[in-house]
Amino acid sequence: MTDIVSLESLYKTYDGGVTALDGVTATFPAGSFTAVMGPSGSGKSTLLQCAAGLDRPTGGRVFIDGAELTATSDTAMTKFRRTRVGFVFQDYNLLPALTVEQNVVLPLRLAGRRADRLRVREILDRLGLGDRLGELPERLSGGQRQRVAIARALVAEPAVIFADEPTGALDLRSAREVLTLLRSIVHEHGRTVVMVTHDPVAAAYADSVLFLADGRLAGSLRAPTADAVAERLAHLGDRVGVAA
Ligand SMILES: Nc1ncnc2c1ncn2[C@@H]1O[C@H](COP(=O)(O)OP(=O)(O)OP(=O)(O)O)[C@@H](O)[C@H]1O
Repeated sequence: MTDIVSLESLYKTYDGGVTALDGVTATFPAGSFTAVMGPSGSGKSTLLQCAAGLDRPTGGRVFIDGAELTATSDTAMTKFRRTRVGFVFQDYNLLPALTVEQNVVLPLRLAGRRADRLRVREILDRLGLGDRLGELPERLSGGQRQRVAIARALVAEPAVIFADEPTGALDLRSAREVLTLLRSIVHEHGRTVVMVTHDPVAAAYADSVLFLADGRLAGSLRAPTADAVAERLAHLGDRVGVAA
């Protein structure tokens, strides 16, 4: 299977000397849904930011869809990100003054591409937002806002969608809807999703889980169940606790 994202020996040391990534090598195949988990401070968000081209690693290489992201200038990286990478954040990151439809087409506009209105409407329909096109985000529930953010991530047909705690601000029911949606865009539409989460139940929606501890890979789990993930995490917590 083709790897859509490939991380080669990633290191990230922040100003001040904190090493957040300490040599992470991992691949994410096309059409897979991967959860990234680990104790607080283990480097999950840093991994996502570096993999998505939102930040630069201090060492190592990032490839997305065969192109080396780390070899490009900042401008080229931004351009690449706008066209090939989708991002879903915990707090949705919608612009409050723009309607649902305007928020969704914004990445295309920023990339200088014309929005195919029919396609945009098709995506919003599929996500159950077909009748909310002209609405402002403040009129929507958290789950609906996150679905707008997912639609926005999908319109540019990115090679991969990175999601950082996409259900962190949602109630149980909306969280389940968003996770089911993420799983369906992978399994029914062949997208690739990498999701950071703290929640073993959320991780169980993924095809596999990567565990991080102290900026290093600390194992993986295929076909995860919430119980199996929680048990692994508890052991990681122990290990980190012992090491500290
Ligand atoms: N901008 C920054 N400047 C300095 N240190 C940082 C910065 N961002 C993160 N760190 C540090 O890097 C380490 C990894 O942080 P990161 O946010 O990637 O972990 P995380 O696993 O996502 O944590 P959490 O689960 O709490 O969100 C931590 O020690 C954190 O304090």
